[in-house]
Amino acid sequence: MHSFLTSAALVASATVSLAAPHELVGRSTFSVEQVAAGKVFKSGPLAMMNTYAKYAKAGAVAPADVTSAAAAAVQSGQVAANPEAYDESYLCPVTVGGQTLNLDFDTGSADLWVFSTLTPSSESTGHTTYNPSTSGKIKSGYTWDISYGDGSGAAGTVYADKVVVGGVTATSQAVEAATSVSSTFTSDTANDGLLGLAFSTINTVSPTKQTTFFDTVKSTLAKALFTADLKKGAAGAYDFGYIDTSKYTGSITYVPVTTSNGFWEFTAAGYSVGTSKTTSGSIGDSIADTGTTLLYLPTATVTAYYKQVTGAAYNSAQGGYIFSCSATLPNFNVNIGGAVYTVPGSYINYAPINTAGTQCFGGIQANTGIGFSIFGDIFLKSVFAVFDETTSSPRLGFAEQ
Ligand SMILES: C[C@@H](SC(=N)N)c1ccc(Cl)cc1
Repeated sequence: MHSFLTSAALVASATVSLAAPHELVGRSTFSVEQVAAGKVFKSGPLAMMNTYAKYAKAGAVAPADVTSAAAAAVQSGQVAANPEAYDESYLCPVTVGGQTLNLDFDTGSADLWVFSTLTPSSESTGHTTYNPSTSGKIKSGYTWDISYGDGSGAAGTVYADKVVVGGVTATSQAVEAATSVSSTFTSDTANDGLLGLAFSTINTVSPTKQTTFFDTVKSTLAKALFTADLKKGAAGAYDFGYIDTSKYTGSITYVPVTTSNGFWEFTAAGYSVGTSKTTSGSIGDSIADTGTTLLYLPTATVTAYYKQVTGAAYNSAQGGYIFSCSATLPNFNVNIGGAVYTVPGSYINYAPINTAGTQCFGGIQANTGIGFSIFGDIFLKSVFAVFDETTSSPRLGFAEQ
């Protein structure tokens, strides 16, 4: 995928509350509350568990068969995140209408789009394509069109089909089949499309926005969250519905998220360069973005970092800071929610830019023109990240890996 993806387009139940009669023995009254049909549970047992939970304080206890039935209806799962060269992006196997495609999970966008049999062969050669005719149900008149800041983009039509990620199933997920893709997508033949994990408010489907995979399955997950455990040069994983405590050390620190721009947007505090963990300054408004390769920070922060790298300089032809590939890079430490996370210096030696392999491109670059900082894969592969909607407002959690 691209050094970074931006998107012009993106910068983007009838629950009947009923306590079981046997629970009410000896009680004089009970109420049946009919609520608007807006909240429709996908699973009866889950709906009942919701009711028992609601009246737990009044002594309601779910019968074992309801509990076990609900347990059966609750989903969770894990999918591998396989790095492309230089960890440019991480691709995950997803079955779409029974066909397995390798998709880039992107917490910075909200469209699930795939190369398809509708994509001209001149643009899809080398890719695995989704064939909607197998089990897809067309959403007539629905279209999508996404564009990213690096000039890449894709567009197409929309189907409803079964999508499975690590065993977690969305029985009728909006699958955006590409009828055209730009050259950078065509040339990355390992990438068969994107699975957006930002907030559905920035989905590009018209005339009606569609939900992301996470939003589609969220109410059926054991916990309404997913985690990202990306690694440098090795397979990591996305987990849906649970937190695997073996994947991190210490504790998870949570910070509030603002969703007004559709991103997992948070505030990063001070930073330091090198071994000192005493941070100062303030990075400010930031997003956690698995779909962006690098770490984009305020110019003052970036200048301060590369001041500690002998020979590093901004190269306008390359569009970023470069340095000798033999340079020793200092760690980058950042304070988020009062905890300090370290990006090892070696992670910031991103990749060679010349065939001789003597000049290298920095993993930290300036956020000039973006409007916020982007904590992309350079940062995310240094931590364990929790994208959490279990509480009244979304939050991000980070822990040391
Ligand atoms: C959220 C990412 S794009 C993505 N991860 N799909 C982004 C947005 C805006 C700019 Cl300017 C640059 C990058």
